[in-house]
Amino acid sequence: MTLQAFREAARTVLDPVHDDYVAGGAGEERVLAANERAFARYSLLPRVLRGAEARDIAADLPGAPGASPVVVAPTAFHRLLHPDGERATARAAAAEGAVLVTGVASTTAVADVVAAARETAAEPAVWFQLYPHPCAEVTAALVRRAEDAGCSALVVTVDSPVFGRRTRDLRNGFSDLPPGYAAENMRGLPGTPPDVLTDIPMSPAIGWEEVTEILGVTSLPVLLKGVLHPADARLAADRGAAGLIVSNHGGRQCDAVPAAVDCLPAVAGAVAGRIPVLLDGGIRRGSDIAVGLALGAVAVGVGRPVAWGLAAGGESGVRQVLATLCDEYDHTLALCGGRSNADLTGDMVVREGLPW
Ligand SMILES: Cc1cc2nc3c(=O)[nH]c(=O)nc-3n(C[C@H](O)[C@H](O)[C@H](O)COP(=O)(O)O)c2cc1C
Ligand SMILES: CCCCC(=O)C(=O)O
Repeated sequence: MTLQAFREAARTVLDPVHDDYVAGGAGEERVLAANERAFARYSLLPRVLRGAEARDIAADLPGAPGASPVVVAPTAFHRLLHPDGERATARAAAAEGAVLVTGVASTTAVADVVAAARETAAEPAVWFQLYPHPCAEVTAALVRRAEDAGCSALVVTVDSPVFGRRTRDLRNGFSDLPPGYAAENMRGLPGTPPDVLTDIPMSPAIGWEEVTEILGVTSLPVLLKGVLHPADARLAADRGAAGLIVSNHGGRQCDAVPAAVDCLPAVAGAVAGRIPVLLDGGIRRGSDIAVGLALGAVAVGVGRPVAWGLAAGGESGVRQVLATLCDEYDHTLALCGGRSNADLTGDMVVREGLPW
């Protein structure tokens, strides 16, 4: 079994418009393709005879000590994919010890997502993703909702000053949620008309001040998601971010950026261990995780594979996706002579065309 099987299974059950929403990227989908293709250019250079029988793949993440190295990246609107929606994803992530990043674009309110996670684990780690809202009062209200629900970290997505041009969605005319579905976390926020529940504004006016404001209204760790440039990584560490997620939004924003994994070494080098760095985009097998961790990430996020697992098999489908990735990764770690994630070091990755 590989993750590709879940992708095929999802295709057979999803409304083709929703399938396109999940699978698609921005523009000509160059970055979408590049994210996955990039991993084929990296090889692992194993160490041998290191006695790696007992292995521990746990990762210490902000607000989530001892978590799975596979994080469920925030993806919108899970009830479009399966009737159990985010509740199923939450139960599955908690059962697998994986951080679930739920977010503002969830079709289930964050308090109900955390409650569902608690059905399968005593202390699940749920992080809350948001876009800085042009109105600080709305942002603060969202932060409070996440805190009250029991989230243990915030993820502020910074790669979306404007929404990406999603070619498939434009072609399909997919812009509004069907009746009966809403971005539940937007319900009843100050200044938000109750009938515009999918209106999650993104604003090019947002700057570091808004990030500083968020840091000022919460004591939760705040990670920034969507950083690619090493200079921004340094600024984020200077400004008090608790972590970074190197990500190009799964190729859904700017269709001319590098593959996410190709940006990781420079970002990890720029922060030099001051704050943890995560990677997402194109992770489809355990060896991709090993490459990401060897290049400086403490954990990786997966977006589409989880969505496909949910569509194909609800809670069980998501569990299988997460377990498959962890099993494959643990197997790769053993083959590389590693006992823990820290045993995968930069000298154990070779990039095609570059001397190591
Ligand atoms: C259907 C879908 C919805 C997404 N929704 C969000 C979102 O609401 N907020 C966010 O920060 N990123 C969102 N993303 C981006 C993911 O968090 C992540 O960066 C990306 O999916 C990683 O690439 P992968 O799908 O190749 O694993 C979404 C991605 C997909 C595919
Ligand atoms: C307003 C919802 C944002 C979802 C998103 O980020 C995506 O589709 O990539």
